[in-house]
Amino acid sequence: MALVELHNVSKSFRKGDETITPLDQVTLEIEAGEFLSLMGPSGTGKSTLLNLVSGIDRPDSGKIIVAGTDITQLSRSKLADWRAANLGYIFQTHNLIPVLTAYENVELPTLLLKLSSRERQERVNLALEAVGLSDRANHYPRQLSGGQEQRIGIARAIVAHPKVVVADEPTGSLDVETSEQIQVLLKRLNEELDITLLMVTHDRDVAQIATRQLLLDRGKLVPSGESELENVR
Ligand SMILES: Nc1ncnc2c1ncn2[C@@H]1O[C@H](COP(=O)(O)OP(=O)(O)OP(=O)(O)O)[C@@H](O)[C@H]1O
Repeated sequence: MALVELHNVSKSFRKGDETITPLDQVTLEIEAGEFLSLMGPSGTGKSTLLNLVSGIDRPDSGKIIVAGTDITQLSRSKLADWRAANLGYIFQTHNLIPVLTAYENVELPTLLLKLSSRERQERVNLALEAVGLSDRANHYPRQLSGGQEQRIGIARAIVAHPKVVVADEPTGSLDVETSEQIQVLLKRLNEELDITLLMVTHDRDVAQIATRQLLLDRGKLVPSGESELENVR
């Protein structure tokens, strides 16, 4: 059984008189340990797909099974608990809380888990170590560079030891050099810590670091290289 399974998942939105269907009977399997990238022109539904896999939004029809749990069947409160334990989210802009230190920002998701204070501390320290920023634990976001802030955002996404980490344009706000450092980090997290990653990107070079590349094309997922939209950025 794959770690993440989408079975005939559809999602539509009303826009005035029009109905748009960013996801039309999408079926997808992501194996544990895979690093999958998802490309596609603006507005095609990439973030919609991430939001469904993360349980932030619900499909109109179809099933989404993550590590054996059909998350489309969970109540709102169960879904919140499920998300805290199973899902990490890396944003385009890091979304760190400015009045908390790097350590406290990374610690936040662990407060939703039943952990002893010692376990919590160990997890935060491990996550900071994994992103190479143990020495910045007591710094506030304003005292960090853009790349360091994104690293802290990544530490926060992995601190709860989630089954899946989704990343929405994780390098989208970074300069070329910093973007390359974040790409190396994501690849290392996948290869060395076996973190399963689903990453949306507009950048073909960034997509290449994944072990599998897909494109969202008119409501359907297609392997990269098999769509006429390939040249659209
Ligand atoms: N909550 C919503 N209500 C109405 N329409 C929505 C909603 N969320 C998304 N949409 C629409 O669904 C379509 C897909 O949006 P989505 O944000 O998933 O695209 P995207 O591929 O991630 O775009 P981008 O690359 O620009 O981030 C868009 O037309 C968007 O306007």
